[in-house]
Amino acid sequence: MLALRSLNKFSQSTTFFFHKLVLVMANLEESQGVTKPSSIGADTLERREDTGEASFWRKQKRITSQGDTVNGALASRGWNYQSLGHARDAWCLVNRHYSSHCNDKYTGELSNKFLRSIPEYIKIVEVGPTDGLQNEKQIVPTSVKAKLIKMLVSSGLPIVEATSFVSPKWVPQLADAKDVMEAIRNVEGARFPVLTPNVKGFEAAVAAGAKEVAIFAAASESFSKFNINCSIEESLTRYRDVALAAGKLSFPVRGYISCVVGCPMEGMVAPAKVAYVARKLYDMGCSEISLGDTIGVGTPGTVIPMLEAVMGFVPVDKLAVHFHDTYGQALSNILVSLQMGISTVDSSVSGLGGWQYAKGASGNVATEDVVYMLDGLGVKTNVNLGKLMLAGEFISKHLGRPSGSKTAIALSKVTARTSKL
Ligand SMILES: CC(C)(COP(=O)([O-])OP(=O)([O-])OC[C@H]1O[C@@H](n2cnc3c(N)ncnc32)[C@H](O)[C@@H]1OP(=O)([O-])[O-])[C@@H](O)C(=O)NCCC(=O)NCCSC(=O)C[C@@](C)(O)CC(=O)[O-]
Repeated sequence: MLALRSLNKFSQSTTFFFHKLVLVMANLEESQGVTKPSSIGADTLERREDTGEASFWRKQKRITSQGDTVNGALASRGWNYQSLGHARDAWCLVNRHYSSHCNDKYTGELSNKFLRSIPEYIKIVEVGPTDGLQNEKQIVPTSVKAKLIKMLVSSGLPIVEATSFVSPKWVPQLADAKDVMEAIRNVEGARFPVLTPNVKGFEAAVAAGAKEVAIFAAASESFSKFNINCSIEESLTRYRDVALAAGKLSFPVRGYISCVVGCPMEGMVAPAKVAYVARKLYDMGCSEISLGDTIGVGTPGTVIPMLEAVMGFVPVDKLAVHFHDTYGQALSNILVSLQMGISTVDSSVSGLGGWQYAKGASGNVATEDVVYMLDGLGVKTNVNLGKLMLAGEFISKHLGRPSGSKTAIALSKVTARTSKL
């Protein structure tokens, strides 16, 4: 307890110190006429290497590739070594706190007990372009979707769910699935699975160049009818056909299960129902099964028994979690999932998303918030938070509303405050 308290104290004082440091840096930056943060993008790292600051930026790259939060955010905003001036030593302190497995050095028995079971690397599956945008009323142009996907890839996200080959009558926002695939055809550095509700969708996805697909079932009968117009059993029959077709092409198939803890129509969902659907999806060959708290009603109290039931049938390394943040429980739910050995987390940039069926339901957990938490835990994601924030800023501006990410809002406030100095 004492160790945790002093860790907390250390964290608070370091955070305070970090804010101070940012102010100092921004001051110096202004006086040196450094380009404004908003005009500095992902290319900055490369450009700086040509200006005699190579070793610093190489260091930054190494750090950010380890999943560093603060340095990534600052690096992508163009703050450089020279502008740090006398604050150089302090910078190292910040590095140590935010980028390394500081618990090795600073924590005791209790911390180890709680952190030990968390995997060292977490794969983040970005679902902003699909789950995030699908309910937007205003049609987002294909070019904006493609640019968003490219920015997400450049932030280091390994998997970006690109679009859905569903009925355009059901989801008008994603009627341009084929065009989105065409627009990202040459983008490298990430995988781009797409949603397919049936063989028709699968064939269209293959024709458009998809190399992996996702099918989406539900643990609640009513939700299944509402979402895909068939019962759970009928959906499993359809999906078996998709899985067979995908198997012939050696395509990986991800299986989603919606409403794993609660349904907007049926209320609580029993863990056994989720385990049943999970087993069926696993048996038909799904390489990964993502467990969706579609309306964000779960808490660790309901998520843990659900995961326990599912783990009785599907190996933990084949499971992913997919939380919406309606009740502000998403990060706690992710944390307990990680402690139970889950190493794949779905999230959506800027917290885009939300279900029209659940009044007041907010979006998916924001990718920025997930990355910030994982960085703080010393868990590797390979995602650069600064570049991710630029993607979030881009799409939020396009949609004309503030980001749904608390991390993005907090770090942007720091930037805004410093630019006034
Ligand atoms: C499944 C259907 C198609 C059944 O819809 P239906 O109306 O029962 O199907 P149908 O076979 O009678 O076809 C109706 C029309 O759709 C066409 N159609 C049929 N299939 C396709 C296709 N693949 N692509 C394009 N068109 C298609 C078909 O050709 C026909 O066209 P028409 O003759 O009327 O002109 C429909 O209900 C549908 O598309 N649903 C998708 C809804 C959706 O996308 N929901 C969100 C997905 S994300 C999710 O579920 C949860 C997740 C992953 O986010 C995790 C979580 O948070 O829980």
